[in-house]
Amino acid sequence: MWYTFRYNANNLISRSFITRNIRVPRPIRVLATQTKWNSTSTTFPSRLRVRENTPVLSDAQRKTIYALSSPPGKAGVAVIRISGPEASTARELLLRNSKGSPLAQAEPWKMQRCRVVNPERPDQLLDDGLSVFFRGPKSFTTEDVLEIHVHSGRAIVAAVLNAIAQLPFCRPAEPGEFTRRAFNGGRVDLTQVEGLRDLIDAETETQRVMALRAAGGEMREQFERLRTDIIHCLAMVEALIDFGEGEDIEEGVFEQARQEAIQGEIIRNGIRLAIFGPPNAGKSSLLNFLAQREAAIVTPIPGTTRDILEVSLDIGGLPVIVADTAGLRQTDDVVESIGVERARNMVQGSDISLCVLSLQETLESKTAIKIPRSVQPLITPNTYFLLNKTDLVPNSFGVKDAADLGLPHERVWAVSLTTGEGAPEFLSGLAATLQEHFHLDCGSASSQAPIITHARHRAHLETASRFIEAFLQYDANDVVLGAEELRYAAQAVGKISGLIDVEDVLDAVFRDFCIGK
Ligand SMILES: Nc1nc2c(ncn2[C@@H]2O[C@H](COP(=O)(O)OP(=O)(O)OP(=O)(O)O)[C@@H](O)[C@H]2O)c(=O)[nH]1
Ligand SMILES: [K+]
Ligand SMILES: [Mg+2]
Repeated sequence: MWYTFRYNANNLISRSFITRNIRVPRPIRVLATQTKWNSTSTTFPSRLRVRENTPVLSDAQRKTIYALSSPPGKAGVAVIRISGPEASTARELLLRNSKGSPLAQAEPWKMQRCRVVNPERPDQLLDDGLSVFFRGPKSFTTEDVLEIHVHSGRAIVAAVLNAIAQLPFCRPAEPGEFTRRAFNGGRVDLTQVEGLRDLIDAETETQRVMALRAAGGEMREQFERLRTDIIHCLAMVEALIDFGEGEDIEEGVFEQARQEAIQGEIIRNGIRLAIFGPPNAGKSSLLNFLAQREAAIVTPIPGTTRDILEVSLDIGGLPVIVADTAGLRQTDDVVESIGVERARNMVQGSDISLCVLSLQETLESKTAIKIPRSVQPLITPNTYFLLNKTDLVPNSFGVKDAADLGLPHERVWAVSLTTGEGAPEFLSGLAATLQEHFHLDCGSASSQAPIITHARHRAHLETASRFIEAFLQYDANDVVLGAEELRYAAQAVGKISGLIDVEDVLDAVFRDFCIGK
């Protein structure tokens, strides 16, 4: 299989003005033969046919599957989903109209009133409900799908599921199996599958927005663009091989995607924010304030906190893992010194850190603040400052004054965690800082470049990056070898969408799904 490019030599190779079609061998040969994805529209040279075009389904997979797709328990409606070749047979056997006769021919996507009956004894009514039929491939799974909506109650749902279980061609779905069929049918690619899973798991607004974008196919498009770009490069190189002279090839698109990958991964896992500072500065008080509960022990005794205490919070829509740490000081206490060591490591491993200082103790004079020596080595450009206990210093202390103290104005807040003075400004400032720091703004998320949220994506992007870098090392004499690197690069990107090497990844991805999804 080949890509055909309309190729204008003028753009690519100096001093020649040729336009012609270039046929580029598909870089992902093995992939193309492994997936159903494009098997309908293309034929492959037989030597490339490593596997069947359509995935070989086991008998177990071939059968029609069913599951409760809504949460179990009492609720208004329960949705039971049946997907597979016998979905319409299941409809005939399970559903009746109000007169007890078989339902009229299904109109796809249209809700129908129905009675659910026991297929063995059709006069036995299980529940009144609604049904909707999706004719494959225009359904989520790309197969025929029947959805039955009944009243949600344990006994009703159990009775309907038991009735379906009596149909010899049906079997219970495995976790994530509906989505897996959607993937096998080419309805979604792997990044969309991951997006769906993240969407169900999303707890904060930003996670929801990003997962929704992934599920909607934004990642898929982006990776497809990237892969097309690489293949485009390959076309240029192939042309180079033909013509023997050339110019530099763009790599900017790729580097950009790789950088975004790192950002996105942070958002998915949560931003790691470490609170640190000298003993008794109010670090644990801050954690409790952010968490809005007494998560950490607060006492007037310096050295109260010893171990690290982490709390997952939603700050301004962003997932943040806030860590409270032991106060930094020289100590002979064995336990405390281990805590201090852990605190240092935590701060160094964080994405962003917040240094809490007691104004009363660090204010040397009206115009100078003394950052304790134990704290100094941990201060980086990612450190922000919270000057606490403003209630204990005469005259209320504003952030403006902080600028006079030699600290960067935009990275300092002054509060009293006891009286709450300055706390609202601090909270909104922190949220804005996090959003700015991680280039995220929930409100305008759609206007931004897509962000990759999985380590798996990043790993493949980095592999691709290495091949592209290797490619860039080659000079014009070695273009044949260079083209090989590009092929590997395109292959690595194809793995992100699940176009190749999917089986091992699939199990990992679908394992986390619940039954019925
Ligand atoms: N007056 C006043 N006291 C505060 C304020 N914030 C915290 N405190 C008090 O300061 C003391 C120490 O607070 P903690 O939150 O335990 O301080 P810490 O930094 O976690 O201390 P260690 O864990 O021992 O390092 C407690 O008695 C708090 O009640 C404040 O804004 N004003
Ligand atoms: K304390
Ligand atoms: Mg503490």
